[in-house]
Amino acid sequence: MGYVDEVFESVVAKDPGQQEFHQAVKEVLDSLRPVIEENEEKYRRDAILERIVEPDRQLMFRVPWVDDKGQVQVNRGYRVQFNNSIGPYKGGLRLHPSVNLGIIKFLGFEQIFKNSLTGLPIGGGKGGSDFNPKGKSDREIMAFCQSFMTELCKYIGADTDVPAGDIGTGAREIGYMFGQYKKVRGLYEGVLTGKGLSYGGSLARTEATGYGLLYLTDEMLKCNGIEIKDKVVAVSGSGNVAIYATQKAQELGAKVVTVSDSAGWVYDPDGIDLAALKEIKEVKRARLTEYKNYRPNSEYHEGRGVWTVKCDIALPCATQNELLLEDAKALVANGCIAVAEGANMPTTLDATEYLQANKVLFAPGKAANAGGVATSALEMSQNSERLSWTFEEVDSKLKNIMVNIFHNLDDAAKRYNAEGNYVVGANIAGFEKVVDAMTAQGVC
Ligand SMILES: NC(=O)C1=CN([C@@H]2O[C@H](COP(=O)(O)OP(=O)(O)OC[C@H]3O[C@@H](n4cnc5c(N)ncnc54)[C@H](O)[C@@H]3O)[C@@H](O)[C@H]2O)C=CC1
Ligand SMILES: O=C(O)CCC(=O)C(=O)O
Repeated sequence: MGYVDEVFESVVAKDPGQQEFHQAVKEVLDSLRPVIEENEEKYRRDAILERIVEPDRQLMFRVPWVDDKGQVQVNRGYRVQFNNSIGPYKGGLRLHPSVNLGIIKFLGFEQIFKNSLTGLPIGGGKGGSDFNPKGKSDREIMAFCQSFMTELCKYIGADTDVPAGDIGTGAREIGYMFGQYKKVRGLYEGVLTGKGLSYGGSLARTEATGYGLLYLTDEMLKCNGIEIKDKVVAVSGSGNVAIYATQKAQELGAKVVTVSDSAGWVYDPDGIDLAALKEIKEVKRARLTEYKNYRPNSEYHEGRGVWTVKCDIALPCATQNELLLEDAKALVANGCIAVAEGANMPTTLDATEYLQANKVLFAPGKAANAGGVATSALEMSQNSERLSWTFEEVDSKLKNIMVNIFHNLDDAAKRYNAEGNYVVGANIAGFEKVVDAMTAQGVC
């Protein structure tokens, strides 16, 4: 058995219940085979793969808080500090009832390579809780966030580990967590990103993941001789990433015809009304069933189904494993030319293979959605120099970063005879920098 297979088997044997983590590790290790084969003796001696799949540390803690009825509730909090070879741990906090250690580990593992691809000095980490923010009052959200941070604040800091938002964690939650960090640690520092503009946040961080997704998609299409203008786009999700992906796609002249949430999905043949979407999701925090009140011509469907709509470009922006093999088949049958992942690992391994085998351009999340964390790193820079850059300054840096990411992964794929395979390119390009830093820093 080769080195890659040995390490993968040991990952599965050690933590048999962590399917999402296995999936993320498998995709990366399979892509790295040509690099590993070239350096096998050295990597084996230095146990590079064994070290890269094992987090530096995994924190799990109790989060007690009092609900509006006076009842004490208990959730579980997580922070996985995966790898800090190239910079302080960096990655979001997910608040969703599905959260468990395997999910946080898959997200933290992906983050190592994504953060490396940005070209900025940030290591990989991720955290969160099985707390469900849906239907909670503002006071309950604050109580949870304060309790969560009372424990987490012992392990993070502007130069050690800098969390941020993810599913269920937006500006409101980051604000409550920042306030608690400041109160308990007595430090006013850039310990979180995605902060409000009045207390150290960066302009364009809210838009960054969605905008970055479109900057990378546009570059990928251009390099393949395709214009994005007038293309029909299917988007899934209706949260932060989906909203700003829709906005930038529209600005680039494409027509977005779908959005979704965990209950159902909307098809709007005239193109999604962005103002209506923002009001429903950002202001009212309501369900997409409301969209029809704004756009009588649209359709609302319960359950899943976004990928059955005829489109040129598919942008999965909701959650992991939301684009399955049957969806990939429907997309190909409908003439889809490109899939770019706004979410983390939204496409299953068999669906990815099917899309690639059918010549659909495929941009993996660790490259395509890296604009969010890249802009978080720009927020860290602004915090360090105690300055704020303009929207245009941040947005233009973001665009450059996304264009560079695309060319780096395109070049890496070509170097290893996998031209056009952007999954292989992203994993190799992300890995190369991390392994170089790990090697230089010795066994640690
Ligand atoms: N916010 C950010 O800066 C970044 C987010 N991501 C990823 O993008 C994805 C979306 O994150 P955000 O937009 O920030 O979160 P959000 O909380 O703003 O929105 C999440 C969206 O996904 C939908 N969703 C969640 N679970 C679902 C499920 N089981 N089935 C169907 N729909 C579901 C929700 O209804 C919502 O529309 C996640 O995979 C996240 O990890 C990746 C990079 C950065
Ligand atoms: O901005 C950040 O640090 C977090 C981004 C994130 O969680 C992600 O890239 O998935």
